[in-house]
Amino acid sequence: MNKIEVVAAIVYFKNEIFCVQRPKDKLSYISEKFEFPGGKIEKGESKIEALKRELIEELNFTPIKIDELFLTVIHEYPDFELTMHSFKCYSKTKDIQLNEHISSEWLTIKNLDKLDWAEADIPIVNRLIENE
Ligand SMILES: Nc1nc2c([nH]c(=O)n2[C@@H]2O[C@H](COP(=O)(O)OP(=O)(O)OP(=O)(O)O)[C@@H](O)[C@H]2O)c(=O)[nH]1
Repeated sequence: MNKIEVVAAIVYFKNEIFCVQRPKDKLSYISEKFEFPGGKIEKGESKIEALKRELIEELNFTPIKIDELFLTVIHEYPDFELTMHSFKCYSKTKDIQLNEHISSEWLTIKNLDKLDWAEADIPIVNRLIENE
């Protein structure tokens, strides 16, 4: 099966986390799902380099701080196997622009489970809730 390796940012402003909604997609299981901003690691890039590049591409955003790796999730979707590395990041503002996503929400951890997340994100959301 096709494998992809992705980085994802759990962006905090105070006690809220930035959640973004993907556009419509032919793959129903990711279409219009919520996710953490990020994307595929390109050849020769470190995880942190990929994360910074994706955040600029998707949001014109550079975090003021990025923590060590939070959680790596391996998830099998019907069409590909996803390895996703997540990192907590910090923003100095809630004013973040969307270049590719169709909507966004700032939510406290206790409200994260109200969104329709991509399946691969559920372990990350659950870990955030457990650690709260
Ligand atoms: N960035 C990100 N991708 C996720 C998450 N959860 C999840 O299942 N994915 C999946 O991982 C893949 C990431 O691809 P992407 O489309 O964001 O990556 P990219 O920006 O490099 O895409 P491109 O190749 O279209 O330029 C998608 O299939 C996406 O649905 C998540 O929380 N963040």
